[in-house]
Amino acid sequence: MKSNPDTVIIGNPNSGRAGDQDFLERHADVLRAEGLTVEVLNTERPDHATELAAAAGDRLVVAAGGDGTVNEVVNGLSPQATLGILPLGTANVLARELGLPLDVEGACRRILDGGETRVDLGVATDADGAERRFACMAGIGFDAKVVGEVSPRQKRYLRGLAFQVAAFRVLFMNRFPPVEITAGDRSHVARFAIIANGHYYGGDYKVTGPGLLTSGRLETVLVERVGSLLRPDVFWGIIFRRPLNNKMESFTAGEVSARSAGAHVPVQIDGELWGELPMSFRVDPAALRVVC
Ligand SMILES: Nc1ncnc2c1ncn2[C@@H]1O[C@H](COP(=O)(O)OP(=O)(O)OP(=O)(O)O)[C@@H](O)[C@H]1O
Repeated sequence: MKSNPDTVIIGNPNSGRAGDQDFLERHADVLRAEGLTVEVLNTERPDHATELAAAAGDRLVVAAGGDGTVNEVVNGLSPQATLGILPLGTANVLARELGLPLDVEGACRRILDGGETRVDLGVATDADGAERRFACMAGIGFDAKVVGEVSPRQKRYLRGLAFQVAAFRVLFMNRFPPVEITAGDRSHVARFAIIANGHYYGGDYKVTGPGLLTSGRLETVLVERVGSLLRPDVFWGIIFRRPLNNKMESFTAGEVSARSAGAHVPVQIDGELWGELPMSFRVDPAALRVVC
């Protein structure tokens, strides 16, 4: 291996289909056989992938894990670096969004043979001014509570089912305070909102139609009452992968802010909890260079 490998794989050994160090080394060997010099780094704790990506410089940085690991890498990546993805998670939303193969062998080949494109990123800013970039979506209220209910162990053994079971539990056992969502001079009240940078959600469920990832806009879908997700037309629409914005009020904007008077309303970013309201969200157009 050269002293400065041109590719770094940052892997989360705990994500869905990840194995041990050898698992990633075997796939690194596929890349090495085609002439890439590859360094494999396994994360040791949450947020470690952000530190490793920041130290990787302007190289090809391959995130091997689920959307949580991809998000951590995106939050450390130099603007000149390129992101590659080996999808090993439960939902692999960004990989789907980019049309990448979801099997590791196919994803490796795409890293070797694929092109590069630029896609938008969302940026969430909390009340203290801390920022978090997101590739797929932010969720306010209901889905953030669901994310908070699912343990890594449940995700590992039940995969997508863990979220479905938790979603019913959260829906029936919680009250959802109203949230005020503002974009420009328009204000809306909802009890659950999704602020989407891409059109897939939680796997291959759809928030909106394709093309959002490169549109320079975020799509906000407002759910006025969380119980309306059980309305037969909405529920079956979700199950049959129809875009949720067909049934719910939604709008596109470059910037959105959300607050809730007096209540603690959690926010999830790319499937991981990240603080609570008030928070603002903006799009950073074409901010991420990625293998596609
Ligand atoms: N070595 C580690 N030990 C414990 N947790 C880790 C480690 N590395 C990363 N994590 C945390 O695990 C979380 C989940 O990781 P990731 O998204 O890759 O897998 P997943 O949960 O199986 O997939 P998905 O996001 O598709 O559900 C990340 O937010 C990250 O903070």
